[in-house]
Amino acid sequence: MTTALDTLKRPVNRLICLGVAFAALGALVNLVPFIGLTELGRLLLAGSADSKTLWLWAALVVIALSLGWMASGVALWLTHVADHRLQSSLREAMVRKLGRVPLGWYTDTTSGAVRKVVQDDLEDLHHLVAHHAVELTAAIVTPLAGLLWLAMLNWRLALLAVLTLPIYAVAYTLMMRGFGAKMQLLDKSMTRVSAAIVEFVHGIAVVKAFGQVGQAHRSYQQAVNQFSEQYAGWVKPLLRLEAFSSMALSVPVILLVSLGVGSLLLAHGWITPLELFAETLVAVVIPQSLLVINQSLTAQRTALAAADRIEALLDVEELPSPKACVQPQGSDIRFEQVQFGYDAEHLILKGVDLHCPAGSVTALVGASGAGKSTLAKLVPRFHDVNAGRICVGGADVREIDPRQLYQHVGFVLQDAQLVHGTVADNLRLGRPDASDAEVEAAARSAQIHARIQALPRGYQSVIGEDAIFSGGEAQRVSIARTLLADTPVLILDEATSHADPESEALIQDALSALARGRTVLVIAHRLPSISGVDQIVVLDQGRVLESGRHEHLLNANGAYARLWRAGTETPAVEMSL
Ligand SMILES: Nc1ncnc2c1ncn2[C@@H]1O[C@H](COP(=O)(O)OP(=O)(O)OP(=O)(O)O)[C@@H](O)[C@H]1O
Repeated sequence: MTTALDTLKRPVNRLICLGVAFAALGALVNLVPFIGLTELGRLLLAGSADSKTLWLWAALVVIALSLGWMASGVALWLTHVADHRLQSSLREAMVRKLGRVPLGWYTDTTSGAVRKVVQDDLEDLHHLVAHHAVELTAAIVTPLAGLLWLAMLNWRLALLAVLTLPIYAVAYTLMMRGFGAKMQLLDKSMTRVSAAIVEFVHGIAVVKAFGQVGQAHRSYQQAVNQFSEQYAGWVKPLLRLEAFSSMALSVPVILLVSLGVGSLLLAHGWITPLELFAETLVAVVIPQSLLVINQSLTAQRTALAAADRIEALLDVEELPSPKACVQPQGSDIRFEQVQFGYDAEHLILKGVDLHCPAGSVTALVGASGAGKSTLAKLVPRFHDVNAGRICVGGADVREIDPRQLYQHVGFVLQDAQLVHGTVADNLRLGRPDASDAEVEAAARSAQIHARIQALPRGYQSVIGEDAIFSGGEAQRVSIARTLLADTPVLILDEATSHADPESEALIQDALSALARGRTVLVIAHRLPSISGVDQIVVLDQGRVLESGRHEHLLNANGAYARLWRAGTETPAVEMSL
């Protein structure tokens, strides 16, 4: 069966195979010093060899050692080149993919998963590609070739070299019994501990305010105690076995067995002292090899899971690109019988018809969950409609080149996203060639210039380092960025619900500057702020219930009038869009 890993590794398989060949060669050459030392011993014991022959064998041992190291070095170099190529092609493929998936694919969960793939999974893959094959090959070839050599000298030697292995094998099998189920149990307990920590830290303010620190702390304590008990219950008997199996593979025990049992064989005349010397050389290599094999197989399991996640990311469906691109002519937005659902069974929008004339401001209002954000986000293709179509400047958004669509349609969402970099870089995202004066003018209009100037390095301050913005300030930076990008169509998710009154007033001023002269579709959460707009559209369960100007809708005494009466009970700051 072809695994995700096989598919990913295919382009660099030849390099890895070459690396494995060098690793096998290095492992075989590494055996030559054993043979050389044994031969030297034989010559010295016989006392017949001339010094030239002795020096030749000694030189062979040194040369073989050097060649062995070189071959292992070349093997690792080849697999590191393979890994480097694979990583860079995977990173490129990921960046390409991330640029082509629909914007709506990005959520907190997917962002976390992407971070894991890019940071951790690629690193796990590095071990597998750059080290696993080479180290595993050496760990298998060296002892096997050694045992073969011993068997050729005297079959009893090969048996003597692996005499302690059955003890290790039995202890290891006992240790691994029920390993999967026990790990699952421990994982669950660990998850409970993590959840208790998160719960405790998350709600610390409330917990403290209500004087319940002891209570919250107790649930964490219980989770930790349960984990400790389970862990101790599993590990205690395991430790005895672990000690037993490690002992069977420890060099002193191997030497003791080799020399003890070897002496008996010597006494019976079944082996010679020199053969016993050769056996000891090979026997002490075996534990290290087994350790490497064990570690390598564990790393392989981790890497296989990482490869699955990498492949899953590379398989995410992309936003279909248009075959022949259409240019938008103008900046009106038209929704025609738009239907959309996040999954096939549940339609969120059930046939929306709506026209936002060029240069006008349309506000979407309605109960929470009515589909306002969903409808607005379909314009910049966060998702594509299931049926119907959305046109900007007369062109179906699916037929506009995505780059041109983003030059035409800007958006400011509630959750202002600032990227790592300077404040100026953040402002220039939509227009990299904007001059300093233009950047500053946009920041002034968005009511954020003074705040940026107060930062230690002004516009050159770095987000998250010396530029820490509050939610409202980040929102104004994002408005300035959109102002600078100067798109004729704007989607605004009114984000003033969590801001304090002063910040809210500043955001409203910034939004008013942004809206001037553009076609704006604003998702309004607070009705008083949009009473002056050109068109108000009431959405209800994915359908347009009514639309018109504020006074007209109030007079109609329908859904909007009810929302207005309910909403105006809380004071608000007027927004003059
Ligand atoms: N990414 C998503 N995946 C699945 N369902 C979603 C997603 N985003 C929104 N929904 C669902 O779609 C429906 C409409 O949500 P939407 O956010 O468009 O409503 P809204 O009118 O903007 O609400 P609010 O005023 O609370 O923001 C809701 O039932 C919501 O749970």
